[in-house]
Amino acid sequence: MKFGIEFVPNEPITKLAYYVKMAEDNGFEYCWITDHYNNRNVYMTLGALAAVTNKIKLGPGVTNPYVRSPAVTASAMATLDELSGGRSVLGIGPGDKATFDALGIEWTKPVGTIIKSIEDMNALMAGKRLSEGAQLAVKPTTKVPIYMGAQGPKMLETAGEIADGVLINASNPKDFEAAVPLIKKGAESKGRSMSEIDVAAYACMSVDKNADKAKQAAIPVVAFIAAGSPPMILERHGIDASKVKAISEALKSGNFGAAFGNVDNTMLEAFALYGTPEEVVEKVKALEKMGVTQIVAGSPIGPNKDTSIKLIGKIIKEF
Ligand SMILES: C[C@H](OP(=O)(O)OC[C@@H](O)[C@@H](O)[C@@H](O)Cn1c2nc(=O)[nH]c(=O)c-2cc2ccc(O)cc21)C(=O)N[C@@H](CCC(=O)N[C@@H](CCC(=O)O)C(=O)O)C(=O)O
Repeated sequence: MKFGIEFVPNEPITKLAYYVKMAEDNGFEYCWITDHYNNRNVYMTLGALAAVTNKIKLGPGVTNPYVRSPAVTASAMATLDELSGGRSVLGIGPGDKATFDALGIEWTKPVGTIIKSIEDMNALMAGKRLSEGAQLAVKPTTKVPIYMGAQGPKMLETAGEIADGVLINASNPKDFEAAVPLIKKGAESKGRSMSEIDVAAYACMSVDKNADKAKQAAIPVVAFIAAGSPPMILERHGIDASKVKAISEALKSGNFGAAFGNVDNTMLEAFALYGTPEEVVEKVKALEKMGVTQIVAGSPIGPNKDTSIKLIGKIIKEF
């Protein structure tokens, strides 16, 4: 099992650099930086992280082909590859409508757009010229692995067809029971095997020696995940839709106390990997049985990031 860690660049990069170095020292193999236009720039963040690390792989988790041309992303990845000495990985997803509406960007045909962008970036990073004429003057020393951020069935199947890995926003075995067969279907349709694809659980994670502290730290993130989850996901996990409605309304009105007060254990089990290190080891083993090959520790990581990164380091040693 590989372990990665996710950071949102919504705090000073110097602070992220401290945590990413700590993660590297504690055995994490991947660092994924989220890409949202309103946060610090993903590639400047990654460049700074490359300068302070020497083993951990680094990449956007995940960018999209709408806010930047795939050729610009390929150039950024070739640059990151040079800065990091060949440690770059690329996570790309279809993005979301709300973001593109806010930016006045037309969001069309996400599946087809992702397929073309991955084909073009692979060609450009191999030094080839595109039919439109684009060509890079810089190329990575090795093939940059391209992971897809994917949730929907079509996107998961597409990931199986063309991606080196899939980053799935999920923490529960039931989600992978549904996702892995779709990835497999896509892979087999192109004569690929699942061993070529890194299936990552991009999870809300919260680890602490004190189980209740771990749980309390996970609640705010779980509230937002529950509020953003489609009915199909709520049904899959037997979640009370009326409670989720109450959470959504409370979040909209900024009444966070009421929102978080509606988060129950069913939601926590569905949307978070949380608890003591011993409890989380068992949950990771259950995900491994479902075909997960990478655990990405996402927000909040735990009530105290320093402590939790070191505790997850102990969990990593169990695998
Ligand atoms: C587009 C969408 O795909 P999806 O996989 O569900 O996308 C949800 C998320 O993965 C997507 O919003 C990601 O960008 C979200 N995301 C992030 N999004 C960000 O913007 N920034 C991030 O940092 C980020 C991180 C991240 C990490 C992991 C992860 O899994 C997702 C992450 C969808 O609806 N897919 C459906 C339908 C797709 C389809 O068939 N569309 C038709 C068009 C349909 C039509 O419009 O008529 C087509 O593309 O041709 C499906 O897969 O079945």
